[in-house]
Amino acid sequence: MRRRQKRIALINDITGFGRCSVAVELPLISAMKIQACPLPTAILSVHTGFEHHYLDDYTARMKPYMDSWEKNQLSFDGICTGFLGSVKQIAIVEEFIRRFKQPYTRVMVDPVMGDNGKLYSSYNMEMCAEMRRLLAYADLVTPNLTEACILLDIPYPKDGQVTNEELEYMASELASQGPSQVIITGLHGEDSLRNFIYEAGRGKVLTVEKVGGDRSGTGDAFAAIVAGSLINGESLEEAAVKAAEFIKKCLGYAVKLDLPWNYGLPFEEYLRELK
Ligand SMILES: Nc1ncnc2c1ncn2[C@@H]1O[C@H](COP(=O)(O)OP(=O)(O)O)[C@@H](O)[C@H]1O
Ligand SMILES: Cc1ncc(COP(=O)(O)O)c(C=O)c1O
Repeated sequence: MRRRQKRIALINDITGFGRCSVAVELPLISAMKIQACPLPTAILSVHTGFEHHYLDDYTARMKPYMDSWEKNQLSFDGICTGFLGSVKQIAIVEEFIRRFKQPYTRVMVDPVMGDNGKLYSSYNMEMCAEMRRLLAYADLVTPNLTEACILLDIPYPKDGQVTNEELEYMASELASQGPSQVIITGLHGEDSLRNFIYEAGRGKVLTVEKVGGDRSGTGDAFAAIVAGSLINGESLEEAAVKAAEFIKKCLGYAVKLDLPWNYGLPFEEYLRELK
């Protein structure tokens, strides 16, 4: 059989400035020697963390776009979904997975819906319910704590503090809805941050030093590096550690540059170190 490079479809927005979504995922995944193929959900001038953004919704164009991919008989080793703009888009993603998922395709859902206990302004409860349906198709899901609570329909804990036992319970409940691998990301402590990984009935806490404050695009960078590592055959733990350490390094450089939070991660500086 003809050998080819591994290939990941990225269903996410394309944003010109601010280093988020496809603009982050594509270079990181390419650096990991995997072909990255975007299916845009929207095109933005800057991300929504800027005061003035221009947004061109791509919903109506997503179907003909994927029809063309199907007619060209394209297939993917991975499908990564990210920021979705409407109930209709979530249904399109579901259709995409049904049409393109092969037995060897790994579906990785980053359920971008909210942070710090609050839904993003573009989200509503109907979209959250639809996002829950995507779990059934996912092999991996990477929510932050807010998103994990929304997916499980449980209240966000006071001050965002959770015990490892509570995380284990949440991750196992998420896994029971479909994904065999779960990472609950960005659990903030005083000077450190936890990522909780879960698979085959077992959870593990990974701790990373906290550098600077919140910064846009960290979730996208995390999802992209984890996806690339898994497609390259690394373990869930190796993938999560690689992502967290790379992001930490970029955050250190952002602090050094005194980069505004919404300019994202200056990942270009370390791109060649990502293997
Ligand atoms: N201040 C920080 N210091 C160190 N690592 C961070 C920091 N912020 C984010 N990260 C890393 O990036 C990952 C994703 O960030 P997170 O805030 O959870 O994403 P999201 O944007 O999806 O909420 C975290 O799990 C962590 O590994
Ligand atoms: C359109 C869009 N996509 C992606 C992101 C980045 O999300 P994250 O910081 O979770 O990686 C944002 C953040 O504001 C956004 O507005």
